[in-house]
Amino acid sequence: MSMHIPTETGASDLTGGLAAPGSLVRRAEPPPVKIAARHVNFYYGRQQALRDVSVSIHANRITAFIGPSGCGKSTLLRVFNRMYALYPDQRVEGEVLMDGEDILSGALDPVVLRARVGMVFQKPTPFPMTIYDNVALGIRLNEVKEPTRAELDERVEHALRQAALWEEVKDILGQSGLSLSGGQQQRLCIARTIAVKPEVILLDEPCSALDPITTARIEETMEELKQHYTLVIVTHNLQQAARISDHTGFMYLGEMVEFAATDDLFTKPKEGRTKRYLTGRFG
Ligand SMILES: Nc1ncnc2c1ncn2[C@@H]1O[C@H](COP(=O)(O)OP(=O)(O)OP(=O)(O)O)[C@@H](O)[C@H]1O
Repeated sequence: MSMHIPTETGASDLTGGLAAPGSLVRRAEPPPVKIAARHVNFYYGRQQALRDVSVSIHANRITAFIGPSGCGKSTLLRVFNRMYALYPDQRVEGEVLMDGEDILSGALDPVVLRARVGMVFQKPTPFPMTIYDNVALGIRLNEVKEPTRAELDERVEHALRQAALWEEVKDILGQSGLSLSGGQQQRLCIARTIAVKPEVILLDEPCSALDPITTARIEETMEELKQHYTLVIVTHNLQQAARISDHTGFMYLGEMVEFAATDDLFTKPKEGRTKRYLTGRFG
């Protein structure tokens, strides 16, 4: 389980309370809130899938959403990059601020938003093209000025390194992305997402199709990525949420029942429904 800086939850200072009152010991700055959802309701036609959800996602942290099937985890992720807007009968109410700017208002171009808020899906979905082009395509599409070949090479390598895939593919960049193993394909999808320089990466059950060793590899990659990005993951795997996330939200029937520092949520949940879910009594 990852370490938590107590001040992030407002509990105490970094000295563990040993500093004399008024001493000049530096307190850790809490990371800024990257995404703030406020009173979000979401509807698929007449069916309400999110109910008055408010949550703050901190920059350079991993936030996990857990909860039984159908509780609204994926829906919440899709709100964060306005993916729902592609479907006419899906509608949202409330406010989602990214760096203080309302991303639901429609003022922000969805293409720009989706470059800033990238998404990795459950099933690895490389494009049927070379490993190199899988990563280069997004860069080409998102840059106003066509990058030179040298710039493109550099960006592709950088993204593949950040996704912890470079060493495995550097000699086979011209090979199809589909020729890679499932775990490699998922890291290729992560590289493709990173390549367009997002600020936030949403991961919707990214390891559910992967074996434990490959899952561990992706988890290590996520730990490294959080130095540069804000990560939000939906997972059915409670151990995974406990291992890698800094904050966890437990959702049930469209509500955010409890949101807390991961250690606190797993070791001393406040809500009865969270306790029952964590102890396997439902879900
Ligand atoms: N395209 C859709 N049209 C209608 N209802 C939908 C649609 N997608 C999801 N829902 C409903 O919205 C609710 C929330 O679904 P969502 O996929 O967000 O849950 P989830 O917690 O991610 O589930 P899972 O863990 O099974 O992926 C569910 O009741 C689901 O049936």
